[in-house]
Amino acid sequence: MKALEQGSSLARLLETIVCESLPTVVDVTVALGILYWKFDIYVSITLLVACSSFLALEVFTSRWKVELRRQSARAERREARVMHQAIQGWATVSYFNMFHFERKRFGKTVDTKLVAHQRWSIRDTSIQGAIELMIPLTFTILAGMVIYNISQGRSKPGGFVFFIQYWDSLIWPVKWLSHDYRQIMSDLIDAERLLALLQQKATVVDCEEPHDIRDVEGHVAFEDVCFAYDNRKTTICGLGFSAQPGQTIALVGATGAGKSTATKLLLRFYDVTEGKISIDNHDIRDITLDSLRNLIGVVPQDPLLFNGTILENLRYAKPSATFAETIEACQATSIHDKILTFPDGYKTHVGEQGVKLSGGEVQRLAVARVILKDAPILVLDEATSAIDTHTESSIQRALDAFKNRRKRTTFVIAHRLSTIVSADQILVFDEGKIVERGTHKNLIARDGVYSGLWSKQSRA
Ligand SMILES: Nc1ncnc2c1ncn2[C@@H]1O[C@H](COP(=O)(O)OP(=O)(O)OP(=O)(O)O)[C@@H](O)[C@H]1O
Repeated sequence: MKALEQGSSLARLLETIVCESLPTVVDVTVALGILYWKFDIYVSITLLVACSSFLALEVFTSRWKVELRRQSARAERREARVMHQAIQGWATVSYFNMFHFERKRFGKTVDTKLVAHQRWSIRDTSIQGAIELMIPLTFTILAGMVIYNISQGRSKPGGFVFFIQYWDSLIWPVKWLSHDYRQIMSDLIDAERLLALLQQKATVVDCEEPHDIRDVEGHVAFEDVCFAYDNRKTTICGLGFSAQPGQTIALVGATGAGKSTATKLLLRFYDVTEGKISIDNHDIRDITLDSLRNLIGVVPQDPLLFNGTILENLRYAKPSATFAETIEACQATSIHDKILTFPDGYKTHVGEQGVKLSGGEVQRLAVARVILKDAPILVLDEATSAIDTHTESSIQRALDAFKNRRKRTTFVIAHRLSTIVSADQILVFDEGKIVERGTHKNLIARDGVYSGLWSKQSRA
């Protein structure tokens, strides 16, 4: 945000060039013409040399201050980042009672910014002072030349009066030009980060001739998929499975095994490094991102609500949803009655990131939202982990009805294995690979990793 704010200087840059520099150049040209007309070519040339020297000095000395200006802009961005982190993470700051630390940390970034700004200001002002010294020098040389012209009879004594009166108008354009150069350099440095951001290419984009798919049956296949967030460490390796329309595929396994990553690859948050993911035999890289993401409804692990009302957050999934549809989705996820207990009902403001609601309430709204979206493929990533078991089973029933209404292919990530026993296929992940697969019954009979997890949870 700070980079964007600093980038507003790009508009100032245009303003400086169009509204200040160009008129100044016209001014200087007119002044040169007048001097030539009133005196002689040498007086004009002297002014031209003075102009060029001002600019040359400005350009030459700018390298001594550019780095300081850059440091100052960087320090400003760092200050904004530290402040933003502390505000966004206020709860963590409170849990660990780190107000003192945060205050000190922020104070330090403010100090660094002020010092950087001061160092740049001092150098800038000194250089400017030195350049200003050239003004009396230029005046002396030009006045001497005018007097010489008069003494030689090439112009009248009144010419000197004219020169004295016209001096301010002559020198201002020259000063403005060097001032403009300084301003342009400063604005460009401020806008550097924004320009870099604008040049940044998205890593996941549509291919050259993507096609839209609107209605799908719901065949999803992962074929030998590999992926790494960081080239030095593979996150997913040789992943292969397929889901038939209407099937429920459960992804289970240790934390960090790559389950969420697999679903993020399906949504093309990232592209696979090897292998292929397809929906109804279309490689997802050949489908427009827009239509791909319309096909998939997701309840993520940490659903985020926007700072608005409950109704606005629900309608985010389907802006055209009627109130009756919204209520129906909320009834299915057992949140409707709860919402009615809030003084403002569906118009209750949920606060920044849904802070005014409990974790279970946010999750139920997230499930209601996905029901409203009514997409043919469903991804539920720990969708009911924060909900008590009684409410969870009623939501499970609602979700089952929702899935069956349209033969939705569903991917469920769950740590609580009791929620996925009826899945058509259970994939057990370990370190980015599938180590076991089958139905609950098969996997229990196999007496492997899944069966071990199941017995532990059953005992608990
Ligand atoms: N954006 C990211 N950048 C880099 N590494 C990541 C990123 N997201 C996840 N990882 C890493 O990838 C690995 C797999 O993460 P993933 O979230 O897929 O695991 P998971 O099986 O869903 O775990 P959990 O059950 O805890 O949600 C982890 O080691 C994690 O640290």
